[in-house]
Amino acid sequence: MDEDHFMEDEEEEEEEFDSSDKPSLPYNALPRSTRMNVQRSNVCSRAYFVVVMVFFHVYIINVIALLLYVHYNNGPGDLGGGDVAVSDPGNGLPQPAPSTAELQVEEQGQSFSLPRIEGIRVGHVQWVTLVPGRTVEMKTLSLKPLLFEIPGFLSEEECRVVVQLAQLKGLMDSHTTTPGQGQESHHPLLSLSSEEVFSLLDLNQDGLLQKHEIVSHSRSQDGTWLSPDNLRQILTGLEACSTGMLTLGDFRQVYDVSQLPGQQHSVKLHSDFKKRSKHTWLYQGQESHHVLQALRNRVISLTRLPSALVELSEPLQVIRYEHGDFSDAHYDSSPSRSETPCSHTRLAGNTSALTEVSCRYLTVLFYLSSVDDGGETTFPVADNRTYEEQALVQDGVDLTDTQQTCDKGNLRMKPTAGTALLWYNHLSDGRGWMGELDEYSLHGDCPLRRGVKWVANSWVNVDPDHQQQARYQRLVAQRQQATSGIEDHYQSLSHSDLHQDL
Ligand SMILES: O=C(O)CCC(=O)C(=O)O
Ligand SMILES: [Fe+2]
Repeated sequence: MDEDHFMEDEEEEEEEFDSSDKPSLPYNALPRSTRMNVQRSNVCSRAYFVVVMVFFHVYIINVIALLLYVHYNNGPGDLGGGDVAVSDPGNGLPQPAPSTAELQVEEQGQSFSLPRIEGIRVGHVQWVTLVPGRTVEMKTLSLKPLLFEIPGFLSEEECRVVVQLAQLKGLMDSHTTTPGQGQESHHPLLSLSSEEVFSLLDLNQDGLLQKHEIVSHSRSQDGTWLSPDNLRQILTGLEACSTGMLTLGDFRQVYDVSQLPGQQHSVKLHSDFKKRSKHTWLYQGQESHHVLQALRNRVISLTRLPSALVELSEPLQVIRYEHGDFSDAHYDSSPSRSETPCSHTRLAGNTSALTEVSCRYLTVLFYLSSVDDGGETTFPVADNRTYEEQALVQDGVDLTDTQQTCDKGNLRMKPTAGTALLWYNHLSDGRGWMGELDEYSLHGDCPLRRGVKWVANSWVNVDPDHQQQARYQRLVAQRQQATSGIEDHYQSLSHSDLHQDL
């Protein structure tokens, strides 16, 4: 396993100027005094000065460009420093949580910014006070993705309570896609012919496919019916038809193309994704167990995000792994695409959208039990110099297949009860909001070899479209005023699909 972490090297070129230029006339042809004049005028000539100044300016511009690059890749909080959650050892306590006034301004959509913790460098340790009188260490594990380890985030007692609450609630099989084990596939239609799919979509059986038929049949919570890429391909084909309808022949052309490998984003990651575990969801709102509320408040303190964002995010997902359980490498969030709305804000936007995706700015993973053998969380490409999806599968070695290649990942974390990992699934957009999916945030879970592993995912949902996020928060606030309790809003607005099992 390559555990090396490396920073980007900046190559600097030294410019050398040859000050020993010779006059073009033969040396011996000139009297001594003339020779001296020629040499001095070469060194101090206007042209020489201009060249030096040009190189000097280019150098300065390079330095400024480098600083801007670093600034925008780490988010605007990095240079300003005022928004970061933590302080270096000896620098005192972290900044207080954002005030209510700041949050209201954000909710009105006038000022949006997402604080981002600075990583500084791999191994860098910062201190963070999560509750008064309890300061814990936060260590940078990688810069790509921006990943931190916080030992002692939960006490032993808190781990026990969360596990017991999950058991009390009851756990269900996680959505898995192991072909041949009778489990649901992410592409249940792959075994159907294009004629069969056409017929299924053709609601009125008139032999023609209209847009509303594709849309109404294909909408799904998790994209398992038709993948977003399939849909895009089919709709693009439809739009290219002057009649606005697809015959079976037209459909065959677009559908068959959409099934080809390479036509789908991350085809490997989608089609072969495997996972085995059990999970449940624990609501963390006002009426919930005080430990769950405390953990949510701690996530607010740790991330420095506006509390409204964290409070309107998904419930806590608790997962139990038994012997042999695992999860292939995956992303917790989705690529930011304007045509695919986020699940958490869907009611505040265009509900005729085809599919919806999870938009999770960051993940805070709690280890609720320690594990001796297996069960590590792996980040196979953490701090790689480059990310190339094709390179994940090379020479028969598939880095996303954690059952086979867990030991080949760049970074593996052994579960220790009470430790939390925090990583950003998205980059900054350079303007203080959430940007593109960070491809280096790919991670998985190695097969468990001994004991039982318990973890919990605390995901913070953010819409890459900050106006959509603002609309959603305004809508929640309005409903909150109109009804008596916040629980109703959660049930009606926020992750109702996830709450159904609560
Ligand atoms: O259990 C782990 O170590 C990772 C879990 C995970 O990545 C997930 O549930 O999304
Ligand atoms: Fe994950």
